[in-house]
Amino acid sequence: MLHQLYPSVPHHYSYELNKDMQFAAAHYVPAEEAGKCRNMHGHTYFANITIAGDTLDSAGFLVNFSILKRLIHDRFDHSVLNSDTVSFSDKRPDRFPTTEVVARTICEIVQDYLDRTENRPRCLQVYLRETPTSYCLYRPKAVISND
Ligand SMILES: Nc1nc2c(c(=O)[nH]1)N=C([C@H](O)[C@H](O)COP(=O)(O)OP(=O)(O)OP(=O)(O)O)CN2
Ligand SMILES: [Zn+2]
Repeated sequence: MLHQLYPSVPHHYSYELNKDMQFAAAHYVPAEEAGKCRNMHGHTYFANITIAGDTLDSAGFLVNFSILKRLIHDRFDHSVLNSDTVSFSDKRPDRFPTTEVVARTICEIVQDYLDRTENRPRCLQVYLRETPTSYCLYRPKAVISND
């Protein structure tokens, strides 16, 4: 069972859910500054995805936990991140598969799905641990609504 502590995100939504998952993936960071990380190597990534909203769907879910696993774990587990050219690129630093970019990409994939649901909850935070000593938190900018 996965139990990790991670910072919580302040918000005013009534419901918040969190999904933990792990995936094994290989990557390299194609930048001079990355040193040894320019070489292909692998991690068992740990991700925590935080989703919040005020409205549940017709199943009584904010979002089905199993869909989150399918969107992220099933896509990236046992993959080479650099080979996923839909999400990553070796040419643009903002799309190198660093911890920061992978965390943001997870958030974008999840939000893209949530935007097409009836209750449209929001992905507020992705916590992504790459090694026992390194992790990143990604929080998208709040969307200002006129509703
Ligand atoms: N800001 C970032 N810095 C680094 C990233 C990154 O994604 N964002 N990535 C790497 C490497 O890919 C590496 O996987 C992780 O590096 P690091 O934490 O330095 O790993 P170590 O095991 O060597 O660290 P210890 O301090 O010895 O535990 C590098 N930097
Ligand atoms: Zn790495």
